[in-house]
Amino acid sequence: MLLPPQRSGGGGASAFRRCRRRRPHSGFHAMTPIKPAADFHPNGEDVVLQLSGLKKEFPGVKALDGVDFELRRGEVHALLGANGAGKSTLIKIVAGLYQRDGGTIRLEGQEVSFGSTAEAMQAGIGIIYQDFALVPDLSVAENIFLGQEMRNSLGLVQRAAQEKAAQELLDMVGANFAATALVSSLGSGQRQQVEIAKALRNKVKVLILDEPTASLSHGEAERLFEIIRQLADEGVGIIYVSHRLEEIAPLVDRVTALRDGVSVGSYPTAALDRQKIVSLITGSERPAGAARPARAARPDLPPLLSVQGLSRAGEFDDVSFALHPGEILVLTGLVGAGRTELAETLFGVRHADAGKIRLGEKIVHQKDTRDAIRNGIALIPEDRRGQGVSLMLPIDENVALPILRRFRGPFGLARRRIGAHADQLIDRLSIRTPNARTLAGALSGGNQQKVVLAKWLSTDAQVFLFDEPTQGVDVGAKAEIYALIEGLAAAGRAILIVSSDLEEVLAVADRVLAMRAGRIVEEFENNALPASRVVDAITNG
Ligand SMILES: Nc1ncnc2c1ncn2[C@@H]1O[C@H](COP(=O)(O)OP(=O)(O)OP(=O)(O)O)[C@@H](O)[C@H]1O
Repeated sequence: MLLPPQRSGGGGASAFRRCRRRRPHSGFHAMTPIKPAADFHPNGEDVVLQLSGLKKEFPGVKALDGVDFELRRGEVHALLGANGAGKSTLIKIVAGLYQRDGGTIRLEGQEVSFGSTAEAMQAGIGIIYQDFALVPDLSVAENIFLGQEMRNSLGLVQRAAQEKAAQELLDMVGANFAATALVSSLGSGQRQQVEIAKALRNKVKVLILDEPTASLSHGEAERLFEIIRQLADEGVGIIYVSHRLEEIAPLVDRVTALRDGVSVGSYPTAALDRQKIVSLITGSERPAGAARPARAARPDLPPLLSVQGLSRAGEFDDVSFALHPGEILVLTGLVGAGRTELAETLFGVRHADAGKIRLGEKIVHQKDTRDAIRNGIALIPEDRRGQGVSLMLPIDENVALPILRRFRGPFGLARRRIGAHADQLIDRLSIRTPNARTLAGALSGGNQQKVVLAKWLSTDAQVFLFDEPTQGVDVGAKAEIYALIEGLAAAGRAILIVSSDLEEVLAVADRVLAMRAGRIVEEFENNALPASRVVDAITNG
């Protein structure tokens, strides 16, 4: 049992648990027609959270335009939608971070209005964002009780009691680290467990997870799913936001899709197949990673990029490979395998201790990223907010940054041409924005990511390094991004993609390098490569 007895109490929850149907699906239910969840009639017992006519407007954007949404006790409910559909806005309103402009929120039948995240938390709403809100230099226990410290009558923090209580919470989520550990010493999966433990500290009725597997390894994601299922069995209602459609069938009971700030319906997962889910999200039956075009790889031509014996202490060791014109090479592996570090070394962010990097025939020693850009390399980074996009600049300036020279004229920068260039990219990548002058910081996460892609696509780079290019991107945009990458390959560019998304690896790679603990452990040609072989290569010692 995950929740302490007093937390799971209440006739409603246990009564529900007795009659709860366990999710039977282990794969997508093919060919089942879409139909709304007609078997469900809210009686107030089952429904833990009910949103009616929820509205929220930002300057120039109706982020939510009258959304109805209902979460039952003990269900895992996926909230799906294209980038910019309004998912984050909805969950931020429920969590008290944003105030709604209209509509009502009922928690266990009572109308509520949260003036702050603290109020929402007190009422039993837990939320776990993608970017964890933990203080690295504090211990796990201090983080769990941050702002709600246990104090004695003199007002002093009771460290020992806090650590004991924190340890109990950690045990509930099956954590394998101590409450006294510093958060800075933990990996992504462990930090997420701290966040969940923190949510459990209060009597959580609704737990919201925003793209929780984005930075988790395969094993960590499996462990998270177990925790989610156990919490649901305890009666907690779970709202699960994800762009990873393969997670839906094994985990989720019901699905609600948002499109342009309105709900397009709620359905039991068993009534949906993948195609239907895609059509709910995008409005058309457009599969992700459409049929691969004719292969563009030219292994007969000399490589554009080759590395030999590249090593950097503690990160990667003796890495060698060659990348040919028109080739899409995917570097896959678990989080921590050294892939991002390797890509950053190729881009001059870090420096190798040993080994050689060749661009064409020439051995290069890149002092910094400016050197790399001059040498014709582009890196589309994993950490977009930190490295990829300037949130305080508008879209048009962001996408013009790497090629500003092209827009310099006798009278300074040609603003109109910068705008036209941005409009073209906004159109090509379907970036959802009021216009090209909108600040990148006002876009949804997925749309910010498209801005980063747009920025680098217009450069003259010959070698493109993509680090998790479709993380946080919706299924429709994924297909567009794959088409763009394939277009670059068809134009003779060489592409190296770092990806943990197995579906993506199999959809786009010509060749796959599996990396484990800093070393390339296997190389595959991707013609009908079974997924299980890749998983074996990256996980087995
Ligand atoms: N703080 C803000 N200021 C201005 N506009 C915003 C703000 N937050 C969101 N928006 C806009 O509201 C709309 C909905 O955004 P939201 O972040 O809710 O989408 P989302 O479905 O979570 O997308 P993603 O999958 O890309 O994260 C978008 O058009 C976005 O640009």
